Amino acid sequence: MTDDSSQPSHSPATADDDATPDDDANLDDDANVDDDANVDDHDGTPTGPGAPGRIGRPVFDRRLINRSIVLVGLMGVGKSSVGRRLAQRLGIDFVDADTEIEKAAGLPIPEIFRLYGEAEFRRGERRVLARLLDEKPRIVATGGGAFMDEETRARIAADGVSIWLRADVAVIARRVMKRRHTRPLIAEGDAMATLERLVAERHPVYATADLAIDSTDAPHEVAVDAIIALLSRTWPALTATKRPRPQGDAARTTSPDTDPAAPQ
Ligand SMILES: Nc1ncnc2c1ncn2[C@@H]1O[C@H](COP(=O)(O)OP(=O)(O)OP(=O)(O)O)[C@@H](O)[C@H]1O
Ligand SMILES: O=C(O)C1=C[C@@H](O)[C@@H](O)[C@H](O)C1
Ligand SMILES: [Mg+2]
Repeated sequence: MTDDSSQPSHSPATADDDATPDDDANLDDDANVDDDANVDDHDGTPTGPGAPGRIGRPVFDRRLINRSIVLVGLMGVGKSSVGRRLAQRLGIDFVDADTEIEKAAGLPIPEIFRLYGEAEFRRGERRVLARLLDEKPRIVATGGGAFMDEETRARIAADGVSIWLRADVAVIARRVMKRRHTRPLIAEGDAMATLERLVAERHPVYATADLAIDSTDAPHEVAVDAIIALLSRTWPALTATKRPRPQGDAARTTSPDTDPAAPQ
């Protein structure tokens, strides 16, 4: 994995903002609200060849993007919110796998978990990711657990470029506690303990992504800049080799994913 960001410290934090009122409901995009129109450092400057870069801002030629850029990492690291801004900066499409799963199931994620269980959610997630990777190159925000699935990882390796957004558990906790009810894995019980367990289980797997950047308390555009700079340095080498595609659910390109909970 190419990684020229500094390592964050994974210091534990107390979940004392569990009761934090959701005082920024109109500002953040945790619920997939597209607030880009209100982001003033976010003017959609083209990044194609010859396009003037804003001073100090990295650029990347979007015509090089022949495979999807797939954002992975724990819940709350910014896959959706940073991903949407990255797509706008590059002038390419964005898709959120969690949203696509909800559309396919006709249910919000907590309801899918409640009615069908996590295992069925994961089956649907695998099929939806396979479809999204098949469709066209773009920015893909995955759900936090998607990259933990071996077939999905192989499929992303074959057809995409993966980027781990890596955040300190304390940063994640501050971000996700406000809407923990939308994230079934931490909706009940000791959310901080769960997050720390997920860090321990998942970070070694996220670390196998092609690239990584740190997602800090800095504005979203800082993460976008870091990704664009990293892509511009690494893209030719990353995409030079064609990787094999997996067999199984994640390799299926024609099956409908209309119901993540449908029996196979
Ligand atoms: N770099 C950042 N700077 C400031 N706020 C951020 C940053 N990244 C994410 N956030 C905020 O944290 C919250 C969670 O981010 P987001 O929903 O993008 O995470 P996610 O990785 O998509 O999580 P999930 O896996 O649950 O879908 C949002 O309110 C978002 O605006
Ligand atoms: O970390 C996870 O496993 C999850 C993260 C979310 O994006 C959703 O995909 C769902 O809540 C599961
Ligand atoms: Mg998301």
